[in-house]
Amino acid sequence: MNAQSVVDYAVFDLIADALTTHGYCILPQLLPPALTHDLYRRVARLDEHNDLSQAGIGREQQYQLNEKIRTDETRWLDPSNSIDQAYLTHMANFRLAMNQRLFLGLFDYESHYAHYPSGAFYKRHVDAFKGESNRVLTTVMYLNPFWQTRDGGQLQIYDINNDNLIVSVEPEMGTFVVFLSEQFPHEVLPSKRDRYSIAGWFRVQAPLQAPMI
Ligand SMILES: O=C(O)CCC(=O)C(=O)O
Ligand SMILES: [Fe+2]
Repeated sequence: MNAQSVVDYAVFDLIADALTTHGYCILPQLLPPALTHDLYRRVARLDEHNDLSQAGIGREQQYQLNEKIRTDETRWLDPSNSIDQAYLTHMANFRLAMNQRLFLGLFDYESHYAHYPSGAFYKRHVDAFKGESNRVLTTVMYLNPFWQTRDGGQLQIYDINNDNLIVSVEPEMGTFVVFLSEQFPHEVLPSKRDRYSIAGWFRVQAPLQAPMI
């Protein structure tokens, strides 16, 4: 085992422990800084070229509803892009590491870039409802150099049992958040400057339909 993989193992142990004990984990840095920087440049360029689109856009009525809840713009990662693929490779290692330690049976990972323009928000929600979704773990990777508290855009994570605020996360470059998708209502406070991130979900395979008797 080389020095880097010893470090990775220690970090994966720490994350698995935090998920078991608290259900969430916040790390100031998970990925190599050079990759974080490449991801930042890639999402900033996608934004510059208008290659992100209104999140959850659907039929007119649905769109209006969405607009009250979230006003970010997103784009799914593209495995044929080398930078996206580098991120997805890290997440594949993460998935295997969590499966080994926590027996979660995570099967795949879906993720999108997100851009919150100035004024954008995502109201309080849960990413998965018990028994209704195959999303098990939510991840968010932030891509914003020099974020200041006055810039807003904090991720607020709440206690599902009593609505208390558990933690407020600054979306600072390199910060990585992971939490149990069904367990934590959360919201993105209105951002006062462009806010970039990658949101992702580890999923289990959809249960087989019950056999007809
Ligand atoms: O960007 C964040 O901090 C969280 C985004 C989020 O909650 C989501 O996309 O479901
Ligand atoms: Fe969410």
